[in-house]
Amino acid sequence: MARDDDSIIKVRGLKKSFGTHVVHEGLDLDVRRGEIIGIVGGSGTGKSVLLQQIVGLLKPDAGRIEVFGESVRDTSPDEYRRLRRRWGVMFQDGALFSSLTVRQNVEAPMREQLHLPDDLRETLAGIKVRMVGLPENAQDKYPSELSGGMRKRAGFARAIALDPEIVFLDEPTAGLDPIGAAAFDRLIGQLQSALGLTVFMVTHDLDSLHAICDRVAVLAEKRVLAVGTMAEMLKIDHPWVREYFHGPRARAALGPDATDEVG
Ligand SMILES: Nc1ncnc2c1ncn2[C@@H]1O[C@H](COP(=O)(O)OP(=O)(O)OP(=O)(O)O)[C@@H](O)[C@H]1O
Repeated sequence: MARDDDSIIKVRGLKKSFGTHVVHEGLDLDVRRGEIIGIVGGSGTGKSVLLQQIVGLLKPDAGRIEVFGESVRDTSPDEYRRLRRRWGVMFQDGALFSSLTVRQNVEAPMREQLHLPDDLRETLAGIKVRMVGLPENAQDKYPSELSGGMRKRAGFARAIALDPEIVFLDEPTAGLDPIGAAAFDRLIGQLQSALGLTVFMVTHDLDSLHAICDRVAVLAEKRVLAVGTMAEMLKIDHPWVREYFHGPRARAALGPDATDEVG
């Protein structure tokens, strides 16, 4: 269980623009070690841009981002490489290399970061593939031969290839049918507790928020407008937050009693 004072990610005063388009301004966020935090917000509010800045793929214009107590933008290439080893990222649709098999995709970060004999690396990659619930014969398949749900699992296997402490997931259940999405939520929850992961999850999926997230952070007005448990979100009086957490989709995910409580 996460502790209040144990921030594994700290974002302070973040500012990011593209040309004249300001995406983030004065954005603060703390992610606690061991929690699953869901990042929600309207389309274009900068959820993916936030994720990309935290993992160092995009440079903030101003502000500070610390992961494991280290400022991501101030690290040397060697330090960044060491930091990067401690997290894994699953981009939308898995973002797999199409010319590599599933196992080779999982081996890719191991090749880059670990010096292992080939047979050991292959065995370890095979274990990761099984951990995400893919069948044995999926290992030697190419991404194009897999269903969308299987590609996402393969992307997850690659994200945990280096036994990370944090996993960043960008819309992990988008495009899955409700049964596939629920199964993927269970997988995230199971691996989080088995491996002691911290999970930073960008999502639109209210079912996921309800099923597995410890806390939710709402992006609106260029910043984190609110952060808290689902129960706390239901009490927030802001037009987008109300619409999102009390709308018909929320009723379906949370049940009418939950959404009516303060509605
Ligand atoms: N590399 C880039 N260059 C220019 N603009 C960008 C770039 N990346 C993102 N943006 C813009 O930044 C804004 C935020 O994008 P982002 O993808 O983070 O939104 P999001 O909240 O993840 O949206 P969605 O829920 O639709 O995926 C958008 O207006 C987008 O067009």
